[in-house]
This record gives sequence, C-alpha cells and structure tokens, in this order.
Amino acid sequence: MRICKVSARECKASERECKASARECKTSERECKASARECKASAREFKARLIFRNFRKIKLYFGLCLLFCAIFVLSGYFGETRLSKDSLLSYSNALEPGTLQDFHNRRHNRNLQFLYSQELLTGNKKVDLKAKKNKDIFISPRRFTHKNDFLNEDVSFNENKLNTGGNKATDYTNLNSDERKNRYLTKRLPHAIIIGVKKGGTRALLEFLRAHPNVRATGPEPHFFDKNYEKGLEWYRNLMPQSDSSQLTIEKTPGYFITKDVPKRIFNMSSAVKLIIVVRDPVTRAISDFAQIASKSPKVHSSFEAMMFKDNKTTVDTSRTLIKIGMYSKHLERWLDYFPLEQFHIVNGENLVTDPGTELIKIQEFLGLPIQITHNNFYFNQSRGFPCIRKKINKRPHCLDETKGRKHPYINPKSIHSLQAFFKPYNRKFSKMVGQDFGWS
Ligand SMILES: Nc1ncnc2c1ncn2[C@@H]1O[C@H](COP(=O)(O)OS(=O)(=O)O)[C@@H](OP(=O)(O)O)[C@H]1O
Repeated sequence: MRICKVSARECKASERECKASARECKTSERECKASARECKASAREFKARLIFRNFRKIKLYFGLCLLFCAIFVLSGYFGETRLSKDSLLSYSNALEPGTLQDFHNRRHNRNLQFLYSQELLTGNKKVDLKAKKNKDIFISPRRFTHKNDFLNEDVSFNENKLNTGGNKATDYTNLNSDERKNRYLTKRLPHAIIIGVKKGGTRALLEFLRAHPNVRATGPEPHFFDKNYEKGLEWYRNLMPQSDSSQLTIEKTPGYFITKDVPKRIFNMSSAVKLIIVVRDPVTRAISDFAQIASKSPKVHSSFEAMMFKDNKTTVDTSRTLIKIGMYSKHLERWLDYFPLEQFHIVNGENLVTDPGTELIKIQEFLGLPIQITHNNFYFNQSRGFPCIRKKINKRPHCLDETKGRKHPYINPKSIHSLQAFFKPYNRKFSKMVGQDFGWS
C-alpha cells in the first residue's frame, strides 16, 4: 500500500514535470515563431533596401540614356542631314572617273565626307546614311581598307551602272521645271571623248550630240591629255559644263588620236570612258587639213605636193603630220593596248554628211542614251552642202560656221592617186580591225 502511495506521488511528480516541460515547449515554440517573424521582417527590410539601392542605379542609367538620346537627336538636327536615296544618287559627281592620286587627295580632304555606294545600293529599305552639313560628299564605290584595294576600275564606276544596272542613262527629259531646278548640278569628268580624227567631222558630231537633253558638251577643245596634262584633272574638270546625274559629259579633241601618251593618260583617268572616232577618207582628210592651213597662210596654197611628197615627186612624205594622221590603223593599235574594241565607236565621217540621222541613232545606242535625235532633227542646207541640226522639230536649224565645209583647192589627180595608193594598206587594215567597210578608194 505504501509502495502504491509512493509510486502515485512519483506519478504526480512526473506528471507535473511533464506539464512543466510542455509549458516550456510552448514558450520555446512561441519564441521560435517570434524569431521567425523577426527574420521575415528583417528580410523584408533588406529587400526594400536593395530595391531602393537598385532604383537609384536605374535612375542613373535612365538619366544617362536620356542624355545620349538628347545628344543624338540634337546632333541629327543641327550637325547632320538625312539624305534620301534620290538625293544621294544625285551626288554622283564622286562616282566619276578619277585617278588614284585624285582619290587620295579627296580621302585626306577634311571637307569631304565619304559615303560608299555599296551602302547606297543596300540602302534600299531606307537610306540611313547621313551627310554632315557644310561638307561635300564623295561617294566612293566601295569601302577600302587598304590603299591597294583601290583600283582605277572603281573610280570609273559610274552612276549609270548604279541606277539601272546597265550603262543606260536615266531619261529625265520629262522632268517638270521644279524637278529640273532641284537637280544637283556639278562639273563632271567626261564619260565619252571624241578623240579624232582631225577634219573628220568631229565638230559636227559634237554639235549634233549637244542637241540631246542627256548630253552636256564642252565648247572649245580642251587639249588636256595632249597639251595641258600637267595642269591636272581638277583643271580639266573645271572646263566641263555643269551637268546633272542623268547627263553624259562629252568633249572632243581630235589631237588625242595621234598623240602617243594619250591612251595611257585617259586610261589612268578612267578605264571605262567611251571613245569615239570620226573617220573620213584619209586623202580627203589630208586635203581638208591642207585647206585649213592654206586658209590661215595663203602662201602655202601652191605647195600641196611639196607638203605631201618628198622632193616634190610621188614618194609620200611619212614624216608629215598631214600624212601621219591618216594612218588610222597604226594609231588604233596603240589605243587597243589600253582599251578593248567594244569601248570604241567609229563614226563614218562621209555618212555623217549624207545621212546624219542614221549615224546619230547608232551613236546614241553606243552611249546608252534614249534615242532622241533622229532623221527628223536634220535639215539639209543646199547652199552650204551640209546638214544642219534642229534641237526641236519646230525650232530653227543650227548650221556650223564657215570654217567647216571649206572649199577644197584643186589637187592634181596624179597626186591624189599616189596618196590613195599609199593609204590603201592602212585603210584595209583599219577596216578589218573595226569590222566596217568605209568604201574609200
Ligand atoms: N554638218 C556639217 N557641217 C559642216 N561640216 C561638216 C558637217 N558634217 C561634217 N562636216 C565636215 O567636218 C569637217 C571638219 O571636221 P572637224 O570638225 O573634225 O575639223 S577639226 O578637226 O575640228 O578642225 C569639214 O571638213 P571640210 O569640208 O574639209 O571643211 C566638213 O566636211
């Protein structure tokens, strides 16, 4: 019984202990919860602090972004101008022929801004090229990383290729007056040159071509590649008329055909330039040349034979320029060292007088021009014995002055025969080279 009481007391005591430890457990649970709450609170505080710190950074970045945007917009507004594709294309001056030196001079000119036609071509979507205000623009055919990348071909790449993918000029003849005013006019190096021959009808051809709205031609002969080469390309360019990007610039200097260094010099300017030669029977050409000399110095008139033949006999004097010019095949051979035959167009000088319309259609095709000058543009002046040109069908015809179509002096038929015999092999060779029969005796 006593044992029972003791164990009952023990039981109660352990029950009390149990209760006490349960109480302890509850308090520690509460403590745990409290500390967990504290933990959460401090985590929240930490997050808040972090966000605040980041927000300050974001503000800084945002501010910087705004600043850059402002600078970008302002520079676009005040320092640069966006170019439309059309206006870029009209800056075609830079796509003109030029020498390597020319290219480097331009490259180092701070007032020139380089744009690249490659970018121009890919700028189909919308041209995003910008040009700095107050700067001239030089459009280079492509981006060069090294000066050796630069070839003469590149500078002679011309805008017509860019525009149409071929060598056809764009026909701007239907532009209204406002559109014409907005054209970008500048002086361009020639796209085509009438290189000879003297007394072949070169002036007539240039005047006829001038009537074409897509052609701009020089007045006097520039004689750049034969007599003024040391004056430089810029001097030459300055002699050229103003033109827009739809127009071809053409000059004529018949002296080029017979001058030794000229093919190379022209090639250095542009390997793509088109070359035109007006040829005429070399005997009549020589007489025409002589008639010109005689008209300037009447004393010479009596000595045609003295000028053409050695010792006044029948042996042709090949040291005479009057003779040399007529040896067409010899000169053409030198030109073919630099330019392929396809780059030449040979005009039949006799046909230019009798059928100018047909010759003009052929040459417009060669130059890639829309056919604008036809038989209807010519009027044959009976008293002068030569055709004259009408720019527009209802306009007055324009004839060449009296220095063209001079009366030729009487020449002994024996002399003419000797000259014909001399030129025959050269004529034959020339005909073969160019694949044309001129019907010269
Ligand atoms: N439409 C027309 N009007 C006048 N003259 C014409 C024409 N078409 C061709 N010709 C012939 O051109 C010859 C003169 O050639 P060039 O102009 O080449 O001479 S030059 O080299 O510039 O001095 C010139 O030679 P000559 O007749 O001997 O004077 C003309 O025969």
